[in-house]
Amino acid sequence: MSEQSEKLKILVTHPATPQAAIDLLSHDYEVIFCQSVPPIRSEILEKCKGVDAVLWASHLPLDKGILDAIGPQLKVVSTRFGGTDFVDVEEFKRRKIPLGYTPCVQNDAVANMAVGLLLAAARRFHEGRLKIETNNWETYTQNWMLGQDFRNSVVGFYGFGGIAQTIAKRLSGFDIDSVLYTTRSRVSEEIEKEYNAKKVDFDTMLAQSDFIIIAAPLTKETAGVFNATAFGKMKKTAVLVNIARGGVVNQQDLYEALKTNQIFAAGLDVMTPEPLPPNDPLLSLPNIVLMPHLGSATKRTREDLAVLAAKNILHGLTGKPMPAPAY
Ligand SMILES: O=C(O)C(=O)CO
Repeated sequence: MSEQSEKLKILVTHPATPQAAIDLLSHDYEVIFCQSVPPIRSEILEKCKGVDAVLWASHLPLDKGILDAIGPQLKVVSTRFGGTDFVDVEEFKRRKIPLGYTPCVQNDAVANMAVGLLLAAARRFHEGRLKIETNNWETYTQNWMLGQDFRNSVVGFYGFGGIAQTIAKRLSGFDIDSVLYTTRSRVSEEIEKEYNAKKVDFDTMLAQSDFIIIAAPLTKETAGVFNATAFGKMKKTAVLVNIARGGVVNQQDLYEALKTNQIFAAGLDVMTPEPLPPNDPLLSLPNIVLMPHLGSATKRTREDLAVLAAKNILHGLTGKPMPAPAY
């Protein structure tokens, strides 16, 4: 048998995976790629047969069907994402297949996106541009297009993990008053002290926050919790930002809340579905800022994500504990 055919095979499901990660993987292994952009399940199902490891680089479902197609020789899979909502983690556990993911690496980039969206929505960036485009520039009216103040405001977080804390760190420079957060379990006293943060129930966070940032994973418990009832409990001046997953928000209800000025504005980096169709009603609203899921889209972050995923795979292939196991 030639040396080449003895090498274990790693499938990388996106052709544009950063070279630094491919260099790590190809040192001792044979790396094969899917070529379709966007990635398509049928190509993955075809190419994954018989591979020993997979670097999963899309939000396509990573499920039983894929694991069946790969075969019993599979030793490890790593995604290059912080969220695992598209992965059947229970099936990995059942089959005892090591699964890696890439938390923390994207905290800075996603936090920066959140702050950008918060400012843009609170200070009406999108609406302002529309005013210029439609020749409705009325600065002379003094009270025209007033936005929301950050100074002395209360910022509410739904989820208070690494990304939320990185956002809170940035917002401390905006002279905010305090942070409220809603999570299943309380963070440490040190962290609470660092961000002047207090754990409160969901309704209190909704009612008392001037700005609300969704930074929780999408699970059965979090799906659709930002619905008409929740919007009804928020301040009319409130600004909502979502950098987590679109499914945490009931989008039809959000549309109504923004259309009727029940809340002031929103900024979304994630939505349902993705891609959002260009005729979606949300796009007709002046008081929403929309980004096409670019939270982690900086050169360095994408490279760091791929390198961590590659390290997960290398550890998995040699039977060592992964730097970032998903379970
Ligand atoms: O890492 C993830 O899960 C992302 O969606 C980044 O935006």
